[in-house]
Amino acid sequence: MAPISIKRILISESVDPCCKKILQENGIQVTEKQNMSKDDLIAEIKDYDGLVVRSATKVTADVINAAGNLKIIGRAGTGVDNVDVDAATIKGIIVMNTPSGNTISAAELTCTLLMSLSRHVPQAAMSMKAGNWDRKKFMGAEMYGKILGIVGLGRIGKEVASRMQSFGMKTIGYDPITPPEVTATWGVEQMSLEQLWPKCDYITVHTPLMPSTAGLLNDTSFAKCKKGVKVVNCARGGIIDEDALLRALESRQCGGAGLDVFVEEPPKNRALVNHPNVISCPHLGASTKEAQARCGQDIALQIVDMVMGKSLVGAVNAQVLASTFTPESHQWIKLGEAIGAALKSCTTSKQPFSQVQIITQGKHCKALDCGDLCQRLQLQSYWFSPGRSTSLVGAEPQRVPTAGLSHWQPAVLQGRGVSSAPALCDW
Ligand SMILES: NC(=O)C1=CN([C@@H]2O[C@H](COP(=O)(O)OP(=O)(O)OC[C@H]3O[C@@H](n4cnc5c(N)ncnc54)[C@H](O)[C@@H]3O)[C@@H](O)[C@H]2O)C=CC1
Ligand SMILES: O=C(O)C(=O)COP(=O)(O)O
Repeated sequence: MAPISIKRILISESVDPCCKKILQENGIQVTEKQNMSKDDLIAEIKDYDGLVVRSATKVTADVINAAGNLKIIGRAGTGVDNVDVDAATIKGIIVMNTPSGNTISAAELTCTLLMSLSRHVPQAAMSMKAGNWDRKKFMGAEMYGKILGIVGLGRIGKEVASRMQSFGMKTIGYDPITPPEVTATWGVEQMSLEQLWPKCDYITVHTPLMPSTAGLLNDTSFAKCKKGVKVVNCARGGIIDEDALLRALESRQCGGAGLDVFVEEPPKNRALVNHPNVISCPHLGASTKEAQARCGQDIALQIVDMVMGKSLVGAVNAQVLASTFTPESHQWIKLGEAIGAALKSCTTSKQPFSQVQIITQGKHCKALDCGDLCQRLQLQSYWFSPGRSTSLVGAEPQRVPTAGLSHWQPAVLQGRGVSSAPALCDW
């Protein structure tokens, strides 16, 4: 990738001091300003090439549009839902995160909430502080032998599974991307959500918040659960619908909830927080010294590497930003667009197809990953001759699975019609 000039960075939240130190050691001026209002941030951001945030800074389109020089938004953590990534992309700003730095901490807090729900530790501690000695009120249940449903089997879901298995829990789960044969190797049996809901004693969610995960647990899914199911959300507020959760707690369909995250943070509506069967934290999943040190260090090193043109690690929107590519890479973008054009015409064709032939020319063509393309198209074999012609052959006439094409987004899917594809491939 091409080097990118970053001279001044604003850190707008409490990020580990190692972040500032690494950036400064690499010649970048750093200003730390916390608790800025939106207007303060809009006024301030003009002067910076880079912004480093955690989850509290709302980097909205207004903020992005006010930022004349901004080239990088670094998220010292995982979720980038507080950043308007589309607005940043339109302005050519790279958005980068550090997705593995806080995995263990978030998994440990999830397990803490699961165990606190089983033994009412927070409520018992509060009762002791109030001067009581109540041994009947806090009767619990063992985790041993219970079924934990894990929705979202990515980094955190996996770590939660192994930890709760050590307590003798049976772990089942659902993830539309992580293959069942992979999760089986970590002891998680996958099944559909319809099959999962009625089996679970506990459910924990570990997905990003997006349209397909908003309200995953709602009135309908709670009704399908075992009466008294306990739920944990250490991912994002809204994956468990908050109103539905309150109704389920009141009807006792839900026996307890452990919540680290809320739709609105801090939550103005305190009904859930005040419910006796809810244990809650003020978004503490990543709040450990270790996680903060990793995320602070990772984001600083990633930015420094980017400035030096060494690598672009953790960028969530780089594939659509021409600024991040060397002139040589533009050829690959063209090739991506050409393949996208071919795929697009396959998806829109009314006729199933049995063979795709992509004709390429030139010395770079052998790097075209036909195995990957073949897999996306669910074709069984491919024939490839460097610099000449590539045939992807399916045993049966097939339709291109449009779901799989999401992996080719967005540059590749900006196809421009199959007729232009051969010309674009030819360089
Ligand atoms: N409370 C806190 O302080 C923290 C919260 N988080 C949040 O935890 C969540 C998970 O983080 P990671 O495990 O690192 O992410 P990840 O990207 O490794 O895993 C997310 C998984 O969700 C799956 N998924 C997507 N749509 C789904 C659906 N409809 N149903 C089921 N699964 C689906 C994905 O295939 C993926 O495997 C994120 O929302 C992140 O922001 C992360 C760190 C700290
Ligand atoms: O990394 C994430 O997704 C988190 O939710 C952690 O947020 P934080 O960095 O603690 O504001």
